[in-house]
Amino acid sequence: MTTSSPLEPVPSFDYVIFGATGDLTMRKLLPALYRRFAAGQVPSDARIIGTARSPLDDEGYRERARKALGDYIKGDEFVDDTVARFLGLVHYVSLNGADAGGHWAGLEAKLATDDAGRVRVFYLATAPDLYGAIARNIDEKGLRTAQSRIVLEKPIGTDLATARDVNEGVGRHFPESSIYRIDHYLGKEAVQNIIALRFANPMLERMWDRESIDYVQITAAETVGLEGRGGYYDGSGALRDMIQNHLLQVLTVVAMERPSSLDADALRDEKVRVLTSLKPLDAGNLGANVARGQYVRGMAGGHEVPAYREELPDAAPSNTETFVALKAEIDTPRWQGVPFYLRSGKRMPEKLTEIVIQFRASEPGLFGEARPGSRLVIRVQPDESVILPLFVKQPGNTFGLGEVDAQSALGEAGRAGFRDAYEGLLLDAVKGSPALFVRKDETEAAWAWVSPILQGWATAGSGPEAYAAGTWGPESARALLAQRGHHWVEDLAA
Ligand SMILES: NC(=O)C1=CN([C@@H]2O[C@H](COP(=O)(O)OP(=O)(O)OC[C@H]3O[C@@H](n4cnc5c(N)ncnc54)[C@H](OP(=O)(O)O)[C@@H]3O)[C@@H](O)[C@H]2O)C=CC1
Ligand SMILES: O=C1O[C@H](COP(=O)(O)O)[C@@H](O)[C@H](O)[C@H]1O
Repeated sequence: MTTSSPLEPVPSFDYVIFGATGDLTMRKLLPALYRRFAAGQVPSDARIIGTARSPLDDEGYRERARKALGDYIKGDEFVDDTVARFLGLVHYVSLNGADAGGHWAGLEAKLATDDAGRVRVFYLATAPDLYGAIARNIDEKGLRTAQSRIVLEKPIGTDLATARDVNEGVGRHFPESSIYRIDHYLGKEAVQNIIALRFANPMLERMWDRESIDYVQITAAETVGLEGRGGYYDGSGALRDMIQNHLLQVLTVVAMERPSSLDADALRDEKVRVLTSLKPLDAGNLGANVARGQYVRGMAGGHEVPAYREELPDAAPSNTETFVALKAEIDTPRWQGVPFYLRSGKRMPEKLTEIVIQFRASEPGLFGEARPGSRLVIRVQPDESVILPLFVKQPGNTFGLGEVDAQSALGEAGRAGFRDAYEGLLLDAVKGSPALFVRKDETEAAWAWVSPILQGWATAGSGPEAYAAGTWGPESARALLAQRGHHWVEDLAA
Protein backbone atom coordinates (compact mmCIF):
# COMPACT_ATOMS: atom_id res chain seq x y z
CA MET A 1 0.00 0.00 0.00
CA THR A 2 1.77 3.14 -1.15
CA THR A 3 -0.08 6.20 0.04
CA SER A 4 0.84 9.83 0.35
CA SER A 5 2.71 10.56 3.52
CA PRO A 6 2.39 14.17 4.67
CA LEU A 7 5.66 15.48 3.25
CA GLU A 8 6.55 13.21 0.37
CA PRO A 9 6.79 15.24 -2.86
CA VAL A 10 4.48 14.36 -5.72
CA PRO A 11 5.12 14.86 -9.46
CA SER A 12 3.90 17.91 -11.36
CA PHE A 13 0.20 17.73 -12.04
CA ASP A 14 -2.91 19.37 -13.41
CA TYR A 15 -6.03 18.86 -11.30
CA VAL A 16 -9.21 19.48 -13.28
CA ILE A 17 -12.26 19.71 -11.03
CA PHE A 18 -15.73 19.34 -12.59
CA GLY A 19 -18.21 20.87 -10.16
CA ALA A 20 -15.71 23.52 -9.06
CA THR A 21 -18.30 26.00 -7.80
CA GLY A 22 -20.05 23.40 -5.63
CA ASP A 23 -20.15 22.78 -1.90
CA LEU A 24 -17.75 19.83 -1.95
CA THR A 25 -15.06 21.71 -3.86
CA MET A 26 -15.31 24.75 -1.65
CA ARG A 27 -15.58 22.92 1.66
CA LYS A 28 -13.24 19.98 1.11
CA LEU A 29 -11.24 19.90 -2.13
CA LEU A 30 -9.73 23.40 -2.25
CA PRO A 31 -8.90 23.43 1.48
CA ALA A 32 -7.24 20.00 1.15
CA LEU A 33 -5.14 21.12 -1.81
CA TYR A 34 -4.25 24.36 -0.01
CA ARG A 35 -3.05 22.47 3.05
CA ARG A 36 -0.85 20.20 0.95
CA PHE A 37 0.48 23.28 -0.84
CA ALA A 38 1.21 25.00 2.48
CA ALA A 39 3.02 21.84 3.62
CA GLY A 40 5.29 22.09 0.58
CA GLN A 41 4.00 18.96 -1.10
CA VAL A 42 2.46 20.56 -4.18
CA PRO A 43 4.97 21.46 -6.92
CA SER A 44 5.07 25.15 -7.76
CA ASP A 45 4.15 24.46 -11.41
CA ALA A 46 1.00 22.50 -10.51
CA ARG A 47 -2.29 23.80 -11.97
CA ILE A 48 -5.73 23.49 -10.41
CA ILE A 49 -8.36 24.11 -13.05
CA GLY A 50 -11.93 24.47 -11.90
CA THR A 51 -14.80 23.96 -14.32
CA ALA A 52 -18.54 24.40 -13.97
CA ARG A 53 -21.25 26.08 -16.05
CA SER A 54 -21.25 29.33 -14.08
CA PRO A 55 -19.78 32.15 -16.17
CA LEU A 56 -16.62 33.15 -14.30
CA ASP A 57 -13.08 34.03 -15.32
CA ASP A 58 -9.89 33.10 -13.47
CA GLU A 59 -10.08 36.15 -11.20
CA GLY A 60 -13.76 35.66 -10.40
CA TYR A 61 -13.14 32.04 -9.46
CA ARG A 62 -10.07 32.90 -7.40
CA GLU A 63 -12.23 35.32 -5.42
CA ARG A 64 -14.65 32.50 -4.61
CA ALA A 65 -11.80 30.16 -3.79
CA ARG A 66 -10.24 32.77 -1.48
CA LYS A 67 -13.55 33.18 0.34
CA ALA A 68 -13.89 29.40 0.72
CA LEU A 69 -10.39 29.15 2.17
CA GLY A 70 -11.28 31.98 4.55
CA ASP A 71 -14.40 30.11 5.62
CA TYR A 72 -12.87 26.65 6.02
CA ILE A 73 -9.20 27.19 6.84
CA LYS A 74 -9.10 28.50 10.35
CA GLY A 75 -6.58 30.19 12.61
CA ASP A 76 -2.90 30.29 11.80
CA GLU A 77 -3.27 27.83 8.94
CA PHE A 78 -4.59 30.69 6.79
CA VAL A 79 -1.50 32.67 5.78
CA ASP A 80 -2.14 35.56 3.36
CA ASP A 81 1.05 35.10 1.38
CA THR A 82 0.58 31.31 1.12
CA VAL A 83 -3.03 31.76 0.06
CA ALA A 84 -1.96 34.25 -2.62
CA ARG A 85 0.67 31.86 -3.98
CA PHE A 86 -1.80 28.96 -3.90
CA LEU A 87 -4.41 31.00 -5.79
CA GLY A 88 -1.76 31.65 -8.43
CA LEU A 89 -2.07 27.94 -9.32
CA VAL A 90 -5.86 28.17 -9.63
CA HIS A 91 -7.65 28.68 -12.99
CA TYR A 92 -11.22 28.40 -14.22
CA VAL A 93 -13.01 27.41 -17.41
CA SER A 94 -16.74 27.85 -17.81
CA LEU A 95 -17.85 24.54 -19.28
CA ASN A 96 -20.85 22.27 -19.33
CA GLY A 97 -19.02 18.97 -18.83
CA ALA A 98 -21.94 16.90 -20.11
CA ASP A 99 -22.20 18.83 -23.38
CA ALA A 100 -19.88 17.91 -26.25
CA GLY A 101 -20.51 21.40 -27.66
CA GLY A 102 -19.21 23.10 -24.50
CA HIS A 103 -16.10 25.24 -24.26
CA TRP A 104 -13.67 22.30 -24.36
CA ALA A 105 -11.15 24.30 -26.35
CA GLY A 106 -10.81 26.58 -23.32
CA LEU A 107 -9.93 23.62 -21.11
CA GLU A 108 -7.54 22.24 -23.71
CA ALA A 109 -5.75 25.59 -23.83
CA LYS A 110 -5.36 25.66 -20.04
CA LEU A 111 -3.92 22.15 -20.12
CA ALA A 112 -1.30 22.91 -22.77
CA THR A 113 2.08 21.49 -21.80
CA ASP A 114 5.37 20.36 -23.31
CA ASP A 115 5.67 17.59 -20.76
CA ALA A 116 4.08 14.41 -22.10
CA GLY A 117 4.55 12.70 -18.73
CA ARG A 118 2.72 15.34 -16.69
CA VAL A 119 0.02 13.84 -14.47
CA ARG A 120 -3.56 14.88 -15.20
CA VAL A 121 -6.32 14.21 -12.67
CA PHE A 122 -9.96 14.77 -13.59
CA TYR A 123 -12.03 15.04 -10.41
CA LEU A 124 -15.77 14.59 -10.95
CA ALA A 125 -17.69 16.42 -8.20
CA THR A 126 -21.03 16.84 -9.95
CA ALA A 127 -24.17 14.73 -9.80
CA PRO A 128 -23.10 11.14 -10.69
CA ASP A 129 -25.54 10.84 -13.59
CA LEU A 130 -23.21 13.24 -15.45
CA TYR A 131 -20.08 11.10 -14.93
CA GLY A 132 -20.48 8.99 -18.08
CA ALA A 133 -21.02 12.03 -20.33
CA ILE A 134 -18.13 13.96 -18.77
CA ALA A 135 -15.78 10.96 -19.18
CA ARG A 136 -16.86 10.58 -22.82
CA ASN A 137 -16.22 14.25 -23.57
CA ILE A 138 -12.79 14.21 -21.89
CA ASP A 139 -11.88 11.21 -24.01
CA GLU A 140 -13.39 12.36 -27.30
CA LYS A 141 -11.87 15.83 -26.97
CA GLY A 142 -8.46 14.15 -26.72
CA LEU A 143 -7.76 15.31 -23.16
CA ARG A 144 -7.11 11.86 -21.68
CA THR A 145 -3.36 11.23 -21.68
CA ALA A 146 -1.38 8.13 -20.67
CA GLN A 147 -0.82 9.77 -17.27
CA SER A 148 -4.49 10.63 -16.67
CA ARG A 149 -6.71 9.40 -13.87
CA ILE A 150 -10.34 10.12 -13.17
CA VAL A 151 -11.62 10.46 -9.60
CA LEU A 152 -15.31 9.75 -9.00
CA GLU A 153 -17.05 11.21 -5.95
CA LYS A 154 -19.66 9.20 -4.18
CA PRO A 155 -22.40 8.26 -4.64
CA ILE A 156 -21.69 5.89 -7.51
CA GLY A 157 -25.36 5.55 -8.47
CA THR A 158 -28.37 5.16 -6.24
CA ASP A 159 -28.75 1.38 -6.53
CA LEU A 160 -27.05 -1.54 -8.27
CA ALA A 161 -28.49 -0.78 -11.71
CA THR A 162 -27.50 2.89 -11.69
CA ALA A 163 -24.07 2.08 -10.22
CA ARG A 164 -23.48 -0.25 -13.17
CA ASP A 165 -24.55 2.52 -15.53
CA VAL A 166 -22.02 4.91 -13.99
CA ASN A 167 -19.24 2.31 -14.03
CA GLU A 168 -19.94 1.27 -17.60
CA GLY A 169 -20.32 4.87 -18.79
CA VAL A 170 -16.95 5.91 -17.34
CA GLY A 171 -15.36 2.53 -18.13
CA ARG A 172 -15.96 2.98 -21.85
CA HIS A 173 -13.50 5.90 -21.79
CA PHE A 174 -11.04 5.18 -18.97
CA PRO A 175 -9.42 1.85 -18.07
CA GLU A 176 -10.37 0.58 -14.60
CA SER A 177 -6.74 1.05 -13.51
CA SER A 178 -7.12 4.81 -13.91
CA ILE A 179 -10.57 5.11 -12.27
CA TYR A 180 -10.32 6.22 -8.62
CA ARG A 181 -13.61 5.97 -6.71
CA ILE A 182 -13.12 8.04 -3.61
CA ASP A 183 -14.44 7.06 -0.18
CA HIS A 184 -13.02 9.55 2.26
CA TYR A 185 -13.38 7.12 5.17
CA LEU A 186 -10.49 5.15 3.66
CA GLY A 187 -8.41 8.30 3.97
CA LYS A 188 -8.94 8.44 7.73
CA GLU A 189 -5.88 7.57 9.77
CA ALA A 190 -7.70 5.29 12.22
CA VAL A 191 -9.42 3.32 9.45
CA GLN A 192 -6.07 2.62 7.78
CA ASN A 193 -4.72 1.73 11.20
CA ILE A 194 -7.14 -1.18 11.49
CA ILE A 195 -4.99 -3.00 8.93
CA ALA A 196 -1.84 -2.36 10.95
CA LEU A 197 -3.48 -3.27 14.26
CA ARG A 198 -4.82 -6.52 12.89
CA PHE A 199 -1.88 -7.75 10.89
CA ALA A 200 1.13 -6.27 12.68
CA ASN A 201 0.12 -7.55 16.13
CA PRO A 202 0.14 -11.35 16.27
CA MET A 203 -1.77 -11.27 19.57
CA LEU A 204 -4.72 -9.52 17.92
CA GLU A 205 -4.43 -11.46 14.69
CA ARG A 206 -4.79 -14.75 16.57
CA MET A 207 -7.86 -13.51 18.41
CA TRP A 208 -9.59 -12.00 15.38
CA ASP A 209 -12.30 -14.58 14.78
CA ARG A 210 -15.51 -16.17 16.01
CA GLU A 211 -13.72 -18.11 18.73
CA SER A 212 -12.73 -14.93 20.54
CA ILE A 213 -15.04 -12.20 19.27
CA ASP A 214 -18.66 -12.07 20.38
CA TYR A 215 -19.81 -9.17 18.20
CA VAL A 216 -18.63 -6.04 16.43
CA GLN A 217 -20.18 -2.56 16.38
CA ILE A 218 -19.42 0.11 13.81
CA THR A 219 -20.95 3.50 14.58
CA ALA A 220 -20.83 6.73 12.58
CA ALA A 221 -22.91 9.25 14.52
CA GLU A 222 -23.26 12.91 13.58
CA THR A 223 -24.77 15.79 15.51
CA VAL A 224 -25.58 17.81 12.39
CA GLY A 225 -28.86 17.71 10.53
CA LEU A 226 -29.26 18.54 6.86
CA GLU A 227 -26.80 21.45 6.63
CA GLY A 228 -28.63 22.83 3.62
CA ARG A 229 -28.17 19.59 1.65
CA GLY A 230 -31.83 18.60 1.83
CA GLY A 231 -32.23 18.41 -1.95
CA TYR A 232 -29.60 15.68 -2.15
CA TYR A 233 -30.22 13.97 1.18
CA ASP A 234 -33.96 13.52 0.89
CA GLY A 235 -33.40 11.46 -2.26
CA SER A 236 -30.70 9.46 -0.52
CA GLY A 237 -31.14 8.70 3.19
CA ALA A 238 -28.68 7.21 5.66
CA LEU A 239 -28.47 3.78 4.03
CA ARG A 240 -27.25 5.16 0.71
CA ASP A 241 -25.39 8.14 2.14
CA MET A 242 -23.31 6.36 4.80
CA ILE A 243 -23.86 2.60 5.03
CA GLN A 244 -23.47 1.58 1.37
CA ASN A 245 -20.07 3.23 1.17
CA HIS A 246 -18.31 4.40 4.34
CA LEU A 247 -19.56 1.84 6.87
CA LEU A 248 -19.32 -1.12 4.51
CA GLN A 249 -15.78 -0.05 3.65
CA VAL A 250 -14.89 0.00 7.34
CA LEU A 251 -16.55 -3.39 7.76
CA THR A 252 -14.43 -4.88 4.96
CA VAL A 253 -11.23 -3.70 6.62
CA VAL A 254 -12.30 -5.10 9.98
CA ALA A 255 -13.41 -8.44 8.57
CA MET A 256 -11.14 -9.24 5.60
CA GLU A 257 -8.74 -12.17 5.55
CA ARG A 258 -5.01 -11.40 5.59
CA PRO A 259 -4.19 -10.04 2.14
CA SER A 260 -1.24 -11.58 0.29
CA SER A 261 0.40 -8.13 0.21
CA LEU A 262 -0.46 -4.49 0.78
CA ASP A 263 -0.83 -3.89 -2.95
CA ALA A 264 -4.05 -2.27 -4.06
CA ASP A 265 -5.49 -5.33 -5.75
CA ALA A 266 -4.52 -7.76 -3.01
CA LEU A 267 -6.34 -5.56 -0.49
CA ARG A 268 -9.33 -5.02 -2.71
CA ASP A 269 -9.65 -8.71 -3.58
CA GLU A 270 -10.03 -9.46 0.13
CA LYS A 271 -12.48 -6.62 0.65
CA VAL A 272 -14.67 -7.88 -2.19
CA ARG A 273 -14.69 -11.36 -0.62
CA VAL A 274 -16.18 -9.88 2.55
CA LEU A 275 -18.86 -8.00 0.64
CA THR A 276 -19.88 -11.00 -1.42
CA SER A 277 -20.02 -13.15 1.75
CA LEU A 278 -22.56 -10.92 3.50
CA LYS A 279 -25.76 -12.81 4.18
CA PRO A 280 -28.60 -11.19 2.22
CA LEU A 281 -31.02 -8.86 3.96
CA ASP A 282 -34.27 -8.45 2.10
CA ALA A 283 -38.03 -8.04 2.49
CA GLY A 284 -38.24 -11.45 4.20
CA ASN A 285 -35.91 -10.65 7.12
CA LEU A 286 -35.70 -6.86 7.43
CA GLY A 287 -37.89 -6.72 10.54
CA ALA A 288 -35.43 -8.71 12.63
CA ASN A 289 -32.27 -7.19 11.20
CA VAL A 290 -32.77 -3.54 10.30
CA ALA A 291 -34.02 -0.49 12.22
CA ARG A 292 -34.57 2.89 10.59
CA GLY A 293 -35.53 6.23 12.00
CA GLN A 294 -36.14 9.88 11.20
CA TYR A 295 -35.47 12.62 13.73
CA VAL A 296 -38.19 14.83 15.11
CA ARG A 297 -37.67 17.98 17.18
CA GLY A 298 -35.27 17.66 20.05
CA MET A 299 -32.19 19.12 21.69
CA ALA A 300 -28.76 19.39 20.09
CA GLY A 301 -25.77 21.28 21.44
CA GLY A 302 -27.90 22.69 24.25
CA HIS A 303 -30.65 24.19 22.10
CA GLU A 304 -33.83 23.03 20.44
CA VAL A 305 -33.53 21.94 16.82
CA PRO A 306 -36.27 21.35 14.26
CA ALA A 307 -37.51 18.04 12.94
CA TYR A 308 -36.03 16.62 9.74
CA ARG A 309 -39.20 17.40 7.82
CA GLU A 310 -39.05 21.01 8.98
CA GLU A 311 -35.50 21.31 7.64
CA LEU A 312 -36.56 20.30 4.13
CA PRO A 313 -36.96 23.25 1.75
CA ASP A 314 -40.77 23.02 1.62
CA ALA A 315 -41.22 21.18 4.96
CA ALA A 316 -42.59 18.31 2.87
CA PRO A 317 -43.69 14.96 4.30
CA SER A 318 -40.86 12.49 3.78
CA ASN A 319 -40.12 8.83 4.47
CA THR A 320 -36.36 9.28 4.14
CA GLU A 321 -34.41 7.64 6.96
CA THR A 322 -31.90 9.80 8.85
CA PHE A 323 -30.82 6.82 10.96
CA VAL A 324 -30.15 3.17 10.18
CA ALA A 325 -28.97 0.35 12.39
CA LEU A 326 -28.57 -3.14 11.02
CA LYS A 327 -27.17 -6.53 11.82
CA ALA A 328 -24.87 -7.92 9.14
CA GLU A 329 -23.49 -11.44 9.15
CA ILE A 330 -20.57 -12.73 7.14
CA ASP A 331 -20.85 -16.24 5.83
CA THR A 332 -17.22 -17.35 6.21
CA PRO A 333 -15.59 -19.81 8.63
CA ARG A 334 -13.89 -16.92 10.46
CA TRP A 335 -17.10 -15.00 11.15
CA GLN A 336 -19.88 -17.58 11.20
CA GLY A 337 -22.46 -16.46 13.80
CA VAL A 338 -20.73 -13.17 14.73
CA PRO A 339 -23.05 -10.18 14.28
CA PHE A 340 -21.60 -6.97 12.86
CA TYR A 341 -23.88 -4.17 14.03
CA LEU A 342 -23.65 -1.09 11.82
CA ARG A 343 -25.38 2.20 12.55
CA SER A 344 -25.28 5.73 11.31
CA GLY A 345 -27.48 8.69 12.01
CA LYS A 346 -27.86 12.45 11.94
CA ARG A 347 -28.77 14.50 15.03
CA MET A 348 -27.23 12.00 17.43
CA PRO A 349 -25.98 13.12 20.87
CA GLU A 350 -22.34 13.34 19.72
CA LYS A 351 -20.10 13.24 16.67
CA LEU A 352 -18.52 9.84 17.03
CA THR A 353 -17.14 7.27 14.65
CA GLU A 354 -15.81 4.15 16.26
CA ILE A 355 -15.42 0.43 15.95
CA VAL A 356 -15.99 -1.72 19.00
CA ILE A 357 -14.69 -5.27 19.04
CA GLN A 358 -16.47 -7.07 21.86
CA PHE A 359 -14.53 -10.14 22.95
CA ARG A 360 -16.24 -13.10 24.56
CA ALA A 361 -16.74 -13.28 28.33
CA SER A 362 -14.31 -15.28 30.45
CA GLU A 363 -15.20 -18.52 32.19
CA PRO A 364 -15.45 -18.40 36.02
CA GLY A 365 -11.92 -19.04 37.34
CA LEU A 366 -9.12 -17.84 39.54
CA PHE A 367 -10.72 -14.47 40.16
CA GLY A 368 -14.19 -15.77 40.87
CA GLU A 369 -17.22 -15.20 38.70
CA ALA A 370 -17.19 -14.91 34.91
CA ARG A 371 -16.30 -11.38 33.88
CA PRO A 372 -17.54 -9.51 30.83
CA GLY A 373 -15.35 -9.83 27.78
CA SER A 374 -12.79 -7.19 26.92
CA ARG A 375 -13.69 -4.49 24.47
CA LEU A 376 -11.25 -3.08 21.96
CA VAL A 377 -12.35 0.37 20.78
CA ILE A 378 -10.87 1.87 17.63
CA ARG A 379 -11.95 5.50 17.61
CA VAL A 380 -11.90 7.11 14.20
CA GLN A 381 -13.14 10.54 15.31
CA PRO A 382 -13.16 12.89 17.09
CA ASP A 383 -9.89 11.77 18.73
CA GLU A 384 -8.19 8.99 16.76
CA SER A 385 -7.23 6.38 19.33
CA VAL A 386 -7.19 2.75 20.35
CA ILE A 387 -8.62 1.91 23.75
CA LEU A 388 -8.39 -1.48 25.43
CA PRO A 389 -9.82 -1.73 28.94
CA LEU A 390 -7.85 -4.28 30.98
CA PHE A 391 -8.54 -5.90 34.34
CA VAL A 392 -5.77 -5.22 36.83
CA LYS A 393 -5.33 -5.88 40.51
CA GLN A 394 -6.56 -3.08 42.76
CA PRO A 395 -3.90 -1.51 44.96
CA GLY A 396 -3.38 -3.28 48.29
CA ASN A 397 -2.54 -6.79 49.35
CA THR A 398 -5.63 -8.43 47.88
CA PHE A 399 -6.60 -9.66 44.47
CA GLY A 400 -9.68 -7.55 43.96
CA LEU A 401 -9.91 -6.49 40.32
CA GLY A 402 -10.39 -3.09 38.75
CA GLU A 403 -10.48 -1.88 35.14
CA VAL A 404 -7.99 0.49 33.54
CA ASP A 405 -7.90 1.76 29.98
CA ALA A 406 -4.81 1.00 27.94
CA GLN A 407 -5.14 3.89 25.51
CA SER A 408 -3.01 5.11 22.68
CA ALA A 409 -3.55 8.14 20.50
CA LEU A 410 -3.23 7.38 16.79
CA GLY A 411 -2.70 11.02 15.90
CA GLU A 412 -1.08 13.82 17.84
CA ALA A 413 -2.52 17.29 18.20
CA GLY A 414 -0.69 19.64 15.86
CA ARG A 415 1.18 16.86 14.08
CA ALA A 416 2.45 17.39 10.56
CA GLY A 417 -0.09 14.92 9.22
CA PHE A 418 -3.36 15.31 7.36
CA ARG A 419 -6.09 17.37 9.00
CA ASP A 420 -8.65 15.97 6.62
CA ALA A 421 -8.96 12.60 4.89
CA TYR A 422 -9.21 14.28 1.48
CA GLU A 423 -5.65 15.61 1.69
CA GLY A 424 -3.93 12.26 1.37
CA LEU A 425 -6.43 10.83 -1.09
CA LEU A 426 -6.21 13.77 -3.51
CA LEU A 427 -2.47 13.29 -3.74
CA ASP A 428 -2.70 9.49 -3.88
CA ALA A 429 -4.55 10.03 -7.16
CA VAL A 430 -1.65 12.16 -8.42
CA LYS A 431 0.85 9.49 -7.40
CA GLY A 432 -1.17 6.74 -9.07
CA SER A 433 -1.71 4.94 -5.79
CA PRO A 434 -5.18 3.34 -5.81
CA ALA A 435 -5.03 1.21 -2.63
CA LEU A 436 -7.34 3.53 -0.70
CA PHE A 437 -9.87 3.89 -3.52
CA VAL A 438 -12.79 1.60 -4.27
CA ARG A 439 -12.67 -0.81 -7.19
CA LYS A 440 -15.64 -1.31 -9.52
CA ASP A 441 -16.49 -4.77 -8.17
CA GLU A 442 -16.37 -3.49 -4.58
CA THR A 443 -18.88 -0.76 -5.20
CA GLU A 444 -21.16 -3.09 -7.14
CA ALA A 445 -20.94 -5.80 -4.45
CA ALA A 446 -21.89 -3.20 -1.83
CA TRP A 447 -24.87 -2.09 -3.89
CA ALA A 448 -25.87 -5.72 -4.55
CA TRP A 449 -26.20 -6.14 -0.77
CA VAL A 450 -27.87 -2.79 -0.08
CA SER A 451 -30.35 -2.67 -2.97
CA PRO A 452 -32.63 -5.49 -1.62
CA ILE A 453 -32.93 -3.56 1.66
CA LEU A 454 -34.13 -0.52 -0.28
CA GLN A 455 -36.54 -2.70 -2.23
CA GLY A 456 -37.78 -4.30 1.00
CA TRP A 457 -38.53 -0.88 2.46
CA ALA A 458 -40.27 0.20 -0.71
CA THR A 459 -42.58 -2.82 -0.67
CA ALA A 460 -43.17 -2.71 3.11
CA GLY A 461 -44.97 0.59 2.68
CA SER A 462 -44.16 1.66 6.24
CA GLY A 463 -41.83 4.55 7.02
CA PRO A 464 -39.03 5.19 9.50
CA GLU A 465 -39.72 5.41 13.24
CA ALA A 466 -39.46 8.79 14.91
CA TYR A 467 -36.58 9.56 17.27
CA ALA A 468 -35.97 12.79 19.10
CA ALA A 469 -33.01 14.82 17.82
CA GLY A 470 -30.14 14.44 20.28
CA THR A 471 -30.84 10.79 21.08
CA TRP A 472 -29.28 7.54 19.85
CA GLY A 473 -32.07 6.68 17.44
CA PRO A 474 -35.34 4.76 17.75
CA GLU A 475 -35.97 2.10 20.35
CA SER A 476 -35.89 -0.59 17.65
CA ALA A 477 -32.13 0.00 17.31
CA ARG A 478 -31.69 -1.19 20.89
CA ALA A 479 -34.05 -4.08 20.36
CA LEU A 480 -31.92 -5.24 17.42
CA LEU A 481 -29.05 -6.01 19.80
CA ALA A 482 -31.19 -7.07 22.73
CA GLN A 483 -32.32 -10.15 20.75
CA ARG A 484 -28.87 -11.61 21.45
CA GLY A 485 -28.31 -9.98 24.84
CA HIS A 486 -25.99 -7.39 23.26
CA HIS A 487 -25.83 -3.64 23.90
CA TRP A 488 -24.70 -0.55 22.06
CA VAL A 489 -21.52 0.84 23.52
CA GLU A 490 -23.15 3.84 25.22
CA ASP A 491 -25.38 1.43 27.15
CA LEU A 492 -22.40 -0.77 28.01
CA ALA A 493 -20.57 2.24 29.39
CA ALA A 494 -23.59 3.44 31.41
N1 LIG B 1 -21.06 18.36 -0.44
C1 LIG B 1 -20.58 17.31 0.22
O1 LIG B 1 -20.22 17.38 1.40
C2 LIG B 1 -20.44 15.99 -0.46
C3 LIG B 1 -20.82 15.83 -1.78
N2 LIG B 1 -20.64 14.63 -2.40
C4 LIG B 1 -21.02 14.46 -3.79
O2 LIG B 1 -20.24 15.31 -4.61
C5 LIG B 1 -21.00 15.75 -5.72
C6 LIG B 1 -21.07 17.27 -5.69
O3 LIG B 1 -21.70 17.65 -4.49
P1 LIG B 1 -21.87 19.17 -4.05
O4 LIG B 1 -20.65 19.94 -4.30
O5 LIG B 1 -22.44 19.14 -2.70
O6 LIG B 1 -23.01 19.65 -5.07
P2 LIG B 1 -23.39 21.13 -5.50
O7 LIG B 1 -24.79 21.06 -6.00
O8 LIG B 1 -23.03 22.11 -4.45
O9 LIG B 1 -22.42 21.42 -6.73
C7 LIG B 1 -22.58 20.81 -7.98
C8 LIG B 1 -21.50 21.35 -8.89
O10 LIG B 1 -21.64 20.77 -10.18
C9 LIG B 1 -21.62 21.82 -11.15
N3 LIG B 1 -22.36 21.34 -12.34
C10 LIG B 1 -23.65 20.95 -12.40
N4 LIG B 1 -23.93 20.56 -13.65
C11 LIG B 1 -22.79 20.67 -14.37
C12 LIG B 1 -22.43 20.42 -15.70
N5 LIG B 1 -23.34 19.94 -16.58
N6 LIG B 1 -21.17 20.64 -16.10
C13 LIG B 1 -20.24 21.14 -15.23
N7 LIG B 1 -20.52 21.38 -13.94
C14 LIG B 1 -21.78 21.16 -13.52
C15 LIG B 1 -22.27 23.00 -10.44
O11 LIG B 1 -21.91 24.23 -10.97
P3 LIG B 1 -22.73 25.02 -12.11
O12 LIG B 1 -24.16 25.05 -11.67
O13 LIG B 1 -22.05 26.33 -12.16
O14 LIG B 1 -22.54 24.23 -13.36
C16 LIG B 1 -21.56 22.85 -9.10
O15 LIG B 1 -20.24 23.34 -9.20
C17 LIG B 1 -22.37 15.09 -5.59
O16 LIG B 1 -22.34 13.88 -6.31
C18 LIG B 1 -22.46 14.83 -4.11
O17 LIG B 1 -23.35 13.78 -3.81
C19 LIG B 1 -20.07 13.58 -1.75
C20 LIG B 1 -19.68 13.69 -0.45
C21 LIG B 1 -19.87 14.87 0.32
O1 LIG C 1 -20.10 11.34 2.82
C1 LIG C 1 -20.65 11.87 3.76
O2 LIG C 1 -19.99 11.95 4.93
C2 LIG C 1 -20.33 12.94 5.89
C3 LIG C 1 -19.68 12.50 7.19
O3 LIG C 1 -18.29 12.48 7.03
P1 LIG C 1 -17.34 12.61 8.30
O4 LIG C 1 -15.98 12.50 7.75
O5 LIG C 1 -17.63 13.96 8.91
O6 LIG C 1 -17.71 11.52 9.23
C4 LIG C 1 -21.82 13.08 6.04
O7 LIG C 1 -22.11 14.21 6.84
C5 LIG C 1 -22.46 13.29 4.69
O8 LIG C 1 -23.88 13.29 4.84
C6 LIG C 1 -22.08 12.18 3.74
O9 LIG C 1 -22.53 12.50 2.43
